[in-house]
Parts: sequence; structure tokens; C-alpha cells
Amino acid sequence: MNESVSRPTAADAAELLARVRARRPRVHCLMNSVVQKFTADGITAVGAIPSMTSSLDEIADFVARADVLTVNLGTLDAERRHVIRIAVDMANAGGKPWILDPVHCDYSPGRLAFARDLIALGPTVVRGNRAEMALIGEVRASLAIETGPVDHLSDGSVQVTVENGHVWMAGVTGTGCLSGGVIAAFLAVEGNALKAAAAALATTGVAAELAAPEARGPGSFGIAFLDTLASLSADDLLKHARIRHATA
Ligand SMILES: Nc1ncnc2c1ncn2[C@@H]1O[C@H](COP(=O)(O)OP(=O)(O)O)[C@@H](O)[C@H]1O
Ligand SMILES: Cc1ncsc1CCOP(=O)(O)O
Ligand SMILES: [Mg+2]
Repeated sequence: MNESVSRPTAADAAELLARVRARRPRVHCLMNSVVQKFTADGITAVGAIPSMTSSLDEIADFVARADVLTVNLGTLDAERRHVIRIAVDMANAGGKPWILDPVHCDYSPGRLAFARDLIALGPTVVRGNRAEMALIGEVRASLAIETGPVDHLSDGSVQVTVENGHVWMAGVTGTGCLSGGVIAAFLAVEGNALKAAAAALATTGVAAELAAPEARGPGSFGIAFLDTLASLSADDLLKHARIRHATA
């Protein structure tokens, strides 16, 4: 194994955040309607450029101009399902990375079946919370990420944990969706998905830790979190990122 490629570090996170800010990748999000604003703000705060339409008329043009695609299954309906299939086919045909967030697939057999259909199309990353990933199970040929108090990343041979974050992240709707958008931004500038995703989750997690002392509760935490994401320094990541490895 080439350790420098397969084992992400805090220094990698700092370097990749700088790369996102320098290259400003375009991240197209097919995002649930509840957290579009928060997710777009998070993507913007790390230095990337979000777009959000799920219009059938426009999706092809937007994916064509995007560097990476985020597919989030919240507030799913028949039209969004149709648009998602078009967007995923385009991303695959263009060799663009894409991430699947199977939001609430544990609530609905129909949504779980759709998530499985999409996984068969080869997402670069699948990210969900513990309940969602427990149902999704093994994800061949993709990086699987289970977020929570500790984030667990596995590409099938290397396991990494990111031990950053704050309990208030679980009290703000959409931190998981936002983390998917930020992972996408990092995938656009780094071909090693494990390295990109670990860096992205260290970035959001360290930002949350540094923001929490500024906040009075979930409302002001959401604002402080975005402020801190936008101003996060390489030094913050070098000092606070806790990325650990456990190879099977
Ligand atoms: N108790 C916690 N402590 C630290 N970070 C957390 C905690 N709960 C969630 N997070 C972080 O919040 C984000 C959303 O995770 P999670 O709650 O698992 O997703 P979802 O919003 O999809 O349910 C992730 O970046 C995760 O690392
Ligand atoms: C992201 C998110 N978090 C709580 S509700 C919500 C929107 C998800 O939509 P749905 O209720 O259709 O899963
Ligand atoms: Mg949650």
C-alpha cells in the first residue's frame, strides 16, 4: 500500500481545504427542500460554488457545468427521482464524482429500494447516519461513510475515523446534508475519495468544535458554525483534526 495516498492526515486536510479555496469547484446539489440554504451556505463557506436546481428542464445544463454532484434523498418525489437518474447518468458519462446521501431510507422501503438502485450505479461515496448505513450495508466499489459522534469511513480495505465534531451538530437540521455537500467539494479537487472525505469531515468537525463556545444553543451554533467554516485556517486543522486509521 502507498501510505501517503491511502492514509489521510491533518496535513492533507489543510492542503485540501486550501485547494478547494483556490480552485472553487462547482458543486451541484439535488438536495432536500428543508436544508437547501444551509447546505449551499456550507459549500460556499469552504470556498466552493453551489448550485441547487432540480428542474427537469435545466438539470442537464447544470450537471454539465458542475465538477461534482450531490444526490440527497430527502423530500423525495417522483419528479426528483426522475431528475436524479438523469443527473447520475450524466455524472457517470462525464466521469464526474458523485455522492449519495440516503436520507431517511430507514423510514421507507421505497426510498431504500431507490437508494439501492442508485448504489448499483456506482456513487463515489455513500454517506449516511448510523441507522441509514446499517440498512445500506456493504457498499462495493464506493467509499462508505457512517457519520455520528465519530465518523467511520471505509473503502473496503482501509478504515479511517474522524473524531471531530460537537454534539450540537445533531441538534441542527441538515448538518449531515451539509457534510455531504462539503465532502463533494473536496471530491472535486482530490481523486482519492478516502483522503477527500476525511479532510472534509475534519474540516466540518473542527469548525463545529471551535464554533460551539461562541454559541448559546442550536440556532446561534448554526451561524457560528458557518462563520468558523469560512475562516478556518490550516493551523486550526493541524492542531485539532483527529483522523485515525484502523486497517482491516
Ligand atoms: N454527537 C456528536 N458529536 C460530534 N459530531 C457529531 C455528533 N453527532 C453528529 N455529528 C456530526 O454531525 C454531522 C451529521 O451527522 P449525523 O447526525 O450522523 O447525520 P444526519 O444529519 O444525516 O443524521 C456529521 O458531520 C457528524 O460528524
Ligand atoms: C434533512 C432532514 N433532517 C430532518 S428532516 C429532513 C428533511 C428530509 O426529508 P424527508 O422527511 O423526506 O426524509
Ligand atoms: Mg441528525
